[in-house]
This record gives sequence, C-alpha cells and structure tokens, in this order.
Amino acid sequence: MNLQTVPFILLVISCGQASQYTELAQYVDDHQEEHVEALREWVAIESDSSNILRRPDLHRMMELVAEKLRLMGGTVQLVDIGEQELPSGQTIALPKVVTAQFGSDPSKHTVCVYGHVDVQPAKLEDGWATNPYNLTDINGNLYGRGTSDNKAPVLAWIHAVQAYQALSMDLPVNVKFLIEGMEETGSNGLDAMILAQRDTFFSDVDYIVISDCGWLSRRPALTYGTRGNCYFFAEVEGPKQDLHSGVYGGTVIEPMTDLIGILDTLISPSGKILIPGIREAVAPLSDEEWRMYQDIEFDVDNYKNKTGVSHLMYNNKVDLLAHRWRYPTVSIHGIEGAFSDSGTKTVIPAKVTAKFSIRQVPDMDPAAVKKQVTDYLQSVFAKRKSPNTLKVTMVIGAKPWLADTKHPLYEAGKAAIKRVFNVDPDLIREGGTIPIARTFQDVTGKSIIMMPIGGFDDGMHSQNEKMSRYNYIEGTKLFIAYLNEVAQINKTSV
Ligand SMILES: C[C@H](N)C(=O)N[C@@H](Cc1c[nH]cn1)C(=O)O
Repeated sequence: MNLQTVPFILLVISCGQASQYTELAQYVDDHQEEHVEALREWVAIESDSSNILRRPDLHRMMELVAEKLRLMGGTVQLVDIGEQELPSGQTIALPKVVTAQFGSDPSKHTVCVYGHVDVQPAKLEDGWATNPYNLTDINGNLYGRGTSDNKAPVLAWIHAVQAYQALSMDLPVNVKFLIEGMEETGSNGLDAMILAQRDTFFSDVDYIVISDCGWLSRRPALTYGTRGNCYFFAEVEGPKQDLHSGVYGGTVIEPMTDLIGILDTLISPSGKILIPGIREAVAPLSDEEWRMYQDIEFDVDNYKNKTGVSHLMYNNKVDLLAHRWRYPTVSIHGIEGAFSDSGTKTVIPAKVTAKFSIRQVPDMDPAAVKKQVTDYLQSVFAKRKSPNTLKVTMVIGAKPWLADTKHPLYEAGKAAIKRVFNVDPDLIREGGTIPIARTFQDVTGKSIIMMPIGGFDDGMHSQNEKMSRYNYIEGTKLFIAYLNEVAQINKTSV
C-alpha cells in the first residue's frame, strides 16, 4: 500500500465510525421510553439478596435477565452456583448466575460485562418519598431501589448490544455477560463459579467491564480502584431469654451493655481505627496519588451539603478523597435482637448481634483482618469479666482492587467519553466494594475497567435512590461508543 494513502484511509474509517455512532445514538434516543419501561419492570422486583424471604423474587429476577438475553438471540445459561448456609445452619439455594454470549468471531476482541441485579433492602417507611419498587419519574430522575445500583447500568449494556442488532450493524467486539444476584451480600458462590469456568467461559475473554459505581461530580469518570470489605457479626449472649428490666435490671450483666462497650473500642470519635495492626497495613499515599487527588475537581462544600452534615472529618479535598477511597474505615450498621420499634419496650435483650464492616485498601489482607478483629474484641471483652459469651464471625472478606490506568482499556474509555460527552473524564476511585473485582483479576488474569454511569447524587443504598434519564440514556450511548473504541485496541499492544 502507498504510505501516503494511509492517513486518508484512516480518515475514511473514522468518518464511517462517527456516522455509525450517530445512527446508533439516534436509535437509543428514539427508544428511550422502551428503555425506561424495561427498567420499570426490573425495579418492580424486590430482588433483595439480604432477605431470605425475598429469595423467590431474586430467582425470578435472574430468570427475567436470562429471558431478555435469550430473546435477543444470545447463547444464555443459568448457572447453578449451589447453596448458601445461613447462620442457623439451614441452607437455601443461591440465585443462579446468568451468562450470555453475543458473537464468537476469533478475529475480534471479547469483552465480558459484569453486573448485578440484586438490591439493598428498602421500605417506604424508611423515608422514601415514593414506593421504592414502583419506578417514578420526577423531573427526569427515575426513582426506585436498584435503579443506579445496578439495574439501569446492566440494562444500558444490554440495550447497547440491542441497538447494534436493531440496526443490523455487526458488533465491533464479541460481548459476553455475567450477571449475578448476590453482589450486595458479598457475591457468595461467585468465586467458585469463576474458578470453575476460567478455562471455558473466560478462556476467550480479553477484557472485563464493570459499571457498578458512580461519578464523583457531574463530570463523567473512569474508576481505577475499589475498596474491599470485611463484614463482621459480633454476637453477645447472656440470659436464656429476654428479661424485664424492672425485675432483673441491676442484677444481671446485660448483653447489650457488653456489646456497646466493645463496639466503642473499634474507632475513636475522630475516626482513628483502634484495632492493632489495621492502620499499620495500609500502603502510604504516594506523591503521585496526592497529585492526582489534587487535580480532581471536587467541591467540598457541595459534598458537605449533599450529605446534610454540619461538618466533615476533613476540610480539604485531598484528605477527603483519600479517606473516602484509599484508607480503611469502620462502619457500624446495626444490632440484630435489639429493640428498635417505636414505643417504650423495657426489655433486656438476651442475645444481640452487632453488624459492622471495615473497608479494605492495599495492602490489607482480609484473613489478617479477621484475626486482628477477633483477637482484639475477645481481649477487650475478657477485660470486662462478663459472664456473657462473645462470638465474632467474619461473613464477607472482599479484597480491594486497583487497575493500571495506562492500559489501553482506559485510553479507549477516555475516547468514548470524549465522543459522547465531549469532555475528558475524571480518573477516580470508588469507596465502595465490588466483591468480585479482585477475583476476576486474580483468577482470570484479565484486565478490568470500571466505567460508571451512575450520578454522584444517586443515593445508592440510601432512601430515594435514583438514576437520571440523562445518565441512563447517555450511558447507553457511552457503552455503544466504548465497544467501538475497544475494537480499535491493537491485539498485539496488550
Ligand atoms: C459499589 C457497589 N455498587 C456496592 O454498593 N457494593 C456493595 C458491596 C458490598 C460490600 N460489602 C458487602 N456488599 C458495597 O460497597 O457496600
């Protein structure tokens, strides 16, 4: 080929891709209402993975995902990943994992999209303005549990593939899906499934894309790190049944007093973790990280107002971002067995179980954290010389994940964001956890990118969770553009 014609050929290809993208984007705009209806159908299913009474809904949710992908002509499987053992010793079936494949052209890259369709619990009486399971559009925001985390992003990926199909355009890459139903409770059973399918489902996968997080501001972002999570139950048990506090109070050592006493030794009022060994394991913040955080646009006052607190633990941007993304923290979530209804019940609960978690960062190791926390709490408890018993269990041990932002996957992400939003993205980390991210990396050896489409104010896990129509629809276009950008990655350069 005459070398002088190369730039011309590249220009023609690039113009062709631009017009193809314009057509696909128009298709998405034209089908916006159908996409919203698809989300409505998914949000209506209370697929709460933490509530075993909702397990039938979760099974139905997985069936629905499989059905949608099957109708699109994908090669779909509902993979049985076994059973979950409950604290009572009982077992129940885990929701099946949906795998699907669109295209198997060996000359193309293969991208695997991971997502989840289980949700956190939500009740109207928690303070929701609308029924959490009835998708409600208020001023272009789609309210409902699981909209942002993670049903709309999963649908956006499916609709991206659907757009190519509807316009009879070849997918630029082969696309696989792996959709699970236990992410919110630690992805039980998924590690084993990934290990089992490493040389089958994953053998031809080149890259894994995850869209289970949010932007930091109104600027689109690419995410290169997540914190892990170690989730603990601390159970204190005493009398053989609940007691009248007027009759027995002052004569028995109360389990709740013991529990509150030991919980209070986990973290200082200023946020310093008091468990020996935890802070020592944290990798120091490098100068490069400090500079990256410094360069990110982040409005501290806005963040403060959004959370509704009178003051934050840190007032400067770098400290705030660092403590949100790459330092560990202890959060106390609740106490099972404690009186929590309205009214003035005067009981002494016989058994109480605290639920708390510690977000994990490099170089912490969940196995070490389990021992540090258990030994520490047992030693603190022993000093109380209580006749009650303490049992500490770690129920989730998810490691942190970190990516190389120099990888071509991130260059492709930047190009796709530029095309759709005409801005350069923020490169951010996520304070939350995607339990399976590290397993994907360690077991499959594939490169991962996180490409969020959630808004910074979506209220994941919170009351009034939402996803804006804008993020949902432009997000779908972003995924369309991204598939095209990934196709341009030179196979030999990675
Ligand atoms: C970031 C993701 N959308 C999310 O919210 N993940 C959960 C997962 C989890 C962690 N421990 C138990 N489940 C989270 O970060 O809380």
